[in-house]
Amino acid sequence: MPEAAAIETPVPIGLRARGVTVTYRNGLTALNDASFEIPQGSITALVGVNGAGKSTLFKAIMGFVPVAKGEIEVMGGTVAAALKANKIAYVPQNEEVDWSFPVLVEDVVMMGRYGHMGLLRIPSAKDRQAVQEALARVGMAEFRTRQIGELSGGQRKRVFLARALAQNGQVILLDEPFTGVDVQTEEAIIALLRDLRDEGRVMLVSTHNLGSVPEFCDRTILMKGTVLGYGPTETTFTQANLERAFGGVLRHFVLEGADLHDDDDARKVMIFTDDERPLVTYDEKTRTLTSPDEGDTR
Ligand SMILES: Nc1ncnc2c1ncn2[C@@H]1O[C@H](COP(=O)(O)OP(=O)(O)OP(=O)(O)O)[C@@H](O)[C@H]1O
Repeated sequence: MPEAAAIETPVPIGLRARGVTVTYRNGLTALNDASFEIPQGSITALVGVNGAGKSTLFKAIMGFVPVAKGEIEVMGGTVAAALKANKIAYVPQNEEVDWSFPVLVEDVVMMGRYGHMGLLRIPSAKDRQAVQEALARVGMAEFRTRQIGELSGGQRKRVFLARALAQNGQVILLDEPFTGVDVQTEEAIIALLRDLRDEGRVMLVSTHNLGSVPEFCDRTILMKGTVLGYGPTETTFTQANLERAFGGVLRHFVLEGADLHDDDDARKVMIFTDDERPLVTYDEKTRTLTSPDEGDTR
């Protein structure tokens, strides 16, 4: 009997963009001919300077802005089909949310169930159970009846993650998930994202916290008005590509947690521009990489 050849099953594509161009009503083309693919069951970092088009890409994936040219495929179907099936979930930046709005934690998470409810939005037992499970999964069950305005930055982030879980989003877009979050919460979020990856979901994470990218993102998309490069982090998150994305000269590159006082530590972080101005600097105390003109990115 001849030996059976190993059959490799290709991992299905979770998210694909082909030549996507987005032009805002004022005529500005924020995204030009952007293409990439992400397999299901992956965590992908979306990296680029301010204004590189990361949020615009999110908006295009969520159907908030029209795609002038090209196409986006979500879990094998169109954006419209994915939205109808509640497959796309969004975890906003804390600044995007009006925290003074009087709403309870469980109500925010219940919003994730709206797409699964009828027109009158009367929650069923199943909806309530999904909310409870989602809150438990992010460690916020005991905050169920708290006002969202009373929560810390990290807790707020967890509530919106719980909303995405209650929605059962298959593609989860996270905008700066580690801004305003303490190290423990960051670790808890990363652990959760890894579990979600193992369930086959697609996480796309927009982040200025470059130091954590190689640690937890298996893929990277580098953006600058278009997609400069994409692929596995080992081959994409490279000095040459980062220099293209940030427009400077990378002198040293290190991962989070490096000891800046140790000259021999090869894992140091310091990215300089052409005129020797630090473009991205590393704060050892907060373990944060900071991009220019932004202050603390956490
Ligand atoms: N509604 C809008 N109308 C017109 N131009 C816009 C609009 N939203 C964003 N832009 C512009 O599109 C470009 C890309 O912006 P976008 O918000 O996608 O960048 P980003 O990479 O998300 O930046 P950041 O890291 O600061 O969040 C910028 O030049 C921005 O000024």
